[in-house]
Amino acid sequence: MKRTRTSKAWMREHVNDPYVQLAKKEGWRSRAAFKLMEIDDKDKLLRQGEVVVDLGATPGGWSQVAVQRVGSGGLVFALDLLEMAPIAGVHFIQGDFREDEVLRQLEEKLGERRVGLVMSDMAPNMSGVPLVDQARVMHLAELGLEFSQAHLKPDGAFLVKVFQGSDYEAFVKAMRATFRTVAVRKPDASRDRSAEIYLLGRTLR
Ligand SMILES: C[S@@+](CC[C@H](N)C(=O)[O-])C[C@H]1O[C@@H](n2cnc3c(N)ncnc32)[C@H](O)[C@@H]1O
Repeated sequence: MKRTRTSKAWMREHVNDPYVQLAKKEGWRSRAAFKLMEIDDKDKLLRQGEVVVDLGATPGGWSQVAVQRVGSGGLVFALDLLEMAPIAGVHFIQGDFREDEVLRQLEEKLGERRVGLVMSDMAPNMSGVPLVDQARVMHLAELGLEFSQAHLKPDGAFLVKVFQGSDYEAFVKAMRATFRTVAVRKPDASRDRSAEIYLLGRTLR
């Protein structure tokens, strides 16, 4: 959302938001870090030594959490359209995940490694036209799913942000066709963003 002086929604989300204050206090780059921590506390996705791919990583809250939890034996590859200030232990690529050349760069960095967790918090700039925005969000989610199908290890997991709306059911169906289990996660820190939810697929079929 654009930051304007008059935006009450922005004020509500950022100034009076306890997660924003806490993120600042604890040194997390985004309030989104709390969403991943809550999901991971429950689902134990970020195991020591794990290889993680973070799609839509900037400003870096999820990457910070990932690098801390996988430890020195793990690896975190992060990608975003926007620049990201370096995080020790995170291998960052700047580029558009929809572009073949960017995907190729990521695949080159990964080499032969299979990934334990692909996580996508990618969200396009909202145009304000609901049908257009939903289509863009779902397209990014589908690309994340394709990447997961190609690079996850058999017991790997894919965590992806989606919005409930058109194409949602079709995407859940595609997730179910790919993974043995598919769960919906709605962490406390995303309560206010009503349409946003996370899908978690585990173990490739
Ligand atoms: C909600 S933010 C991610 C916040 C991040 N998880 C964190 O904890 O700091 C969504 C990100 O998705 C990125 N994004 C959107 N479309 C993208 C694309 N096509 N390729 C790569 N990144 C994209 C945006 O640039 C933005 O930084």
